[in-house]
Amino acid sequence: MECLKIVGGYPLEGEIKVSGAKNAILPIMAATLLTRHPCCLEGVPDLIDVKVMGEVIKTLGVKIKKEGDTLYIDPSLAQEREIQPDLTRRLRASNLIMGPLLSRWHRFRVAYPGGCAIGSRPLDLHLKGFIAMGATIREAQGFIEATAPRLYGADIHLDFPSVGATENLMMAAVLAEGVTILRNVAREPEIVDLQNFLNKMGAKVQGAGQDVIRIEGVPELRGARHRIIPDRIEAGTYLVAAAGTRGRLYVRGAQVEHLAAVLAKLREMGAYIREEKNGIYLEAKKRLQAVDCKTLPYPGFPTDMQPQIMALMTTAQGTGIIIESIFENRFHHAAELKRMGADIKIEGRIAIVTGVSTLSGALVEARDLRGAAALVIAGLMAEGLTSVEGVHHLDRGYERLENKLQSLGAKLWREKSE
Ligand SMILES: CC(=O)N[C@H]1[C@@H](OP(=O)(O)OP(=O)(O)OC[C@H]2O[C@@H](n3ccc(=O)[nH]c3=O)[C@H](O)[C@@H]2O)O[C@H](CO)[C@@H](O)[C@@H]1O
Ligand SMILES: C=C(OP(=O)(O)O)C(=O)O
Repeated sequence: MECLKIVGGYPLEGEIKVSGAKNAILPIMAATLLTRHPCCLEGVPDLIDVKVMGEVIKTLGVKIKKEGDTLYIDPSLAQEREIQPDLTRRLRASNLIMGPLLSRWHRFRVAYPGGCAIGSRPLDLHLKGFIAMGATIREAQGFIEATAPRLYGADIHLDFPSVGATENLMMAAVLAEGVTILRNVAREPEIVDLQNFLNKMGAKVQGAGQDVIRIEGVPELRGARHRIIPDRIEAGTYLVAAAGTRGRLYVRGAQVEHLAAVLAKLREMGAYIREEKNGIYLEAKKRLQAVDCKTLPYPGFPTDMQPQIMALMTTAQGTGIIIESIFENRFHHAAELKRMGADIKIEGRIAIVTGVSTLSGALVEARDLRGAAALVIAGLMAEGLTSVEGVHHLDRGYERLENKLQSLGAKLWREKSE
């Protein structure tokens, strides 16, 4: 096990470049299963989740070669095969192969990925959609089995705009017979990126980024070359870290339109933000003000930024309320922040955060990816030494985190822990 040691109190100053988006590359890697032809993905972040998704599709016979930040994916010998539980458990997003498998081979058998630290995360919306398209689903002994001798276009209304269900159903529909209409879909930028990749492969998908997506099934898809969009959550995390340390930071490659809700909150708290064509500049020289914040599907405030904004609010002036409306169990970081001196009360899905003058370094433990990011931010803001256990979570979603932070003047390093 490794931990991250952080000596807090140094303002983050300088420039970093945002990496490719984790939540865009994962569905796009799954989508390469939809063709027999080679694909080339550029701007791919070096993350554990990308490696594990690579293992998942390699299990199906896909060949992958990595050169720098480019992935060459050759699915010409891919076959439908059972995916073992040890792989699916390591990566929740492994469920994104269900749509492509059903679309191309008309069947799948995958181990249920189960819940995770942030919530139970059922797949009912994905499965209901597959059933509407003609699939028969059987869930037994921890596996989900699906067969669909023929897959038809259907008119599907999602009860909730689930990101994963929208992606899986888009991928199931691209090779189905006829037209699929997906209503009340997720509108995240990563859904638009998936649509763009599918259309480069010859699919007929339109509407991503809005409430309704229309997919006209085609008989076959070709290979495609595609550059992954920048990671809005990574960019947002560094902006929050800079604001918390009263620093100034330029995040090159960050897309303003993807971060509107986060930038609005940072401005409301008192940070200065300049939106530029190729990035975002933030400066925060005085104590920030507390704000209220509710997580919502995009374009609302992202749940994947909730732990980080909570860390920032721990030393803001006044009391703010954070409502987590997406995941039922995403406040583990609050107890750890309290060890550092934060004043936080949790009532179900509501956190009441009253700013204290300063946090103190402590030994804290991360249970999930964004919770880990929040603890790193708190460590950078705190007086003294913070040890963050559970840093392997960070490697799922942040490329070269220590290097990027060190280049901005942060004092942190990894150590082996017991
Ligand atoms: C790889 C990836 O892109 N992960 C993101 C994706 O996760 P993911 O795609 O898993 O998130 P969803 O949008 O599907 O889940 C949102 C909520 O809907 C519920 N739900 C979802 C599907 C379903 O069939 N039934 C159901 O009840 C979930 O339990 C959760 O409470 O979107 C989340 C919400 O923005 C982000 O936090 C994750 O970073
Ligand atoms: C919850 C997240 O990811 P995943 O859906 O891959 O668990 C996240 O990126 O914060």
